[in-house]
Amino acid sequence: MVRLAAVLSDPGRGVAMEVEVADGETLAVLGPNGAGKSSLLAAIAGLWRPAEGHVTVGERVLVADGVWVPPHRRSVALLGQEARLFPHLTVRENVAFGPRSQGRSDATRLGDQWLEQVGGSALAERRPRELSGGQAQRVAIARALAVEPDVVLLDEPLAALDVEAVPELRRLLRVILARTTTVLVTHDPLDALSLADRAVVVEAGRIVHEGPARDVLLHPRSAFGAALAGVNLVEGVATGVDTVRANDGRELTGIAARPLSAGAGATATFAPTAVALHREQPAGSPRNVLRGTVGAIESRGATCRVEIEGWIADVTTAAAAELRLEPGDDLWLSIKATEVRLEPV
Ligand SMILES: Nc1ncnc2c1ncn2[C@@H]1O[C@H](COP(=O)(O)OP(=O)(O)OP(=O)(O)O)[C@@H](O)[C@H]1O
Repeated sequence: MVRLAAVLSDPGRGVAMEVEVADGETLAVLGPNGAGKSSLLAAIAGLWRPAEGHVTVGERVLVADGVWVPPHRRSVALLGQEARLFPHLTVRENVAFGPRSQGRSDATRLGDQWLEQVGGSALAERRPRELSGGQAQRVAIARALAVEPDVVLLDEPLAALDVEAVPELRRLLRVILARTTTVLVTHDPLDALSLADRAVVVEAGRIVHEGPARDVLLHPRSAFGAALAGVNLVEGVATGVDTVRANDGRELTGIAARPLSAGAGATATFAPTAVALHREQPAGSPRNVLRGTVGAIESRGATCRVEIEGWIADVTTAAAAELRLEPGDDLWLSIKATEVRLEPV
């Protein structure tokens, strides 16, 4: 069982947090710049020693009073925004490098297997400078996993890629990390929703919210959480190049980075502010016009968060008053197609 536990406290950096990741689980770490996300990863990877704390992976104690296991002996892989492949080695040599350093005689075979898993076999003889950003990151994933680490740390792994490359790599990470104990730092709520089981929000060095990724993102508890997380996620099946039918039957048209294939799994995301509510069927032609029943209404000062059959809408308090919104009301919703982001799963 590879359970990760990290407790760290460092007054100098203003960081004090405690995280636990169960065997095979992925924990997303969200938070504003300077909150302490990278410090957490650095402490686990062995790149920074907090003033106080401990880190354990399964039965192994990596950091404790008088204990400090160096990074290369931790069985912890860290993958960042940049692939950082060895420029003078071929792709195949890059991926086999780790297992070879571990003294494994089957390093090349193992490396080739990982390269195949990430869909990179055709790149084996290339040098890193001959790869696109997405290809390089694929190879970096294979290289990180070829050493069969107990824990994988991902620091914004998709942030530096072209938007077209992101959905495929996200899907690859989801498959490949399904049973690996993983900590994922990300600014993208869709990464957290699609890759993580649980999420923590870090602000000013402290964990301010923790729970199942969906709950943390859909019910934020802080201004940062709300700004970051205000997202509706609809899972379903593509019914055309730019339409998704949700599992509950509602259909949404949006913008897809690449055309969707009908019948394949797809997600739609949109901000709660993209939803407008109406008593009468709206005129004009916003592409997404649906009916829905109002659930909870939460007042947040100038705005109200309205739950409508599993989706959330943020409307101004003035608009809510004008509509005389009450739980149980049947309303029209309109969502501009340009504000709905579609991705293949
Ligand atoms: N090498 C360092 N030496 C001293 N202080 C540091 C160092 N790196 C970060 N800090 C400080 O530690 C705190 C947490 O920073 P950290 O880099 O962990 O945040 P972060 O959440 O990863 O931010 P970002 O999203 O900008 O990467 C900040 O106050 C930062 O200034």
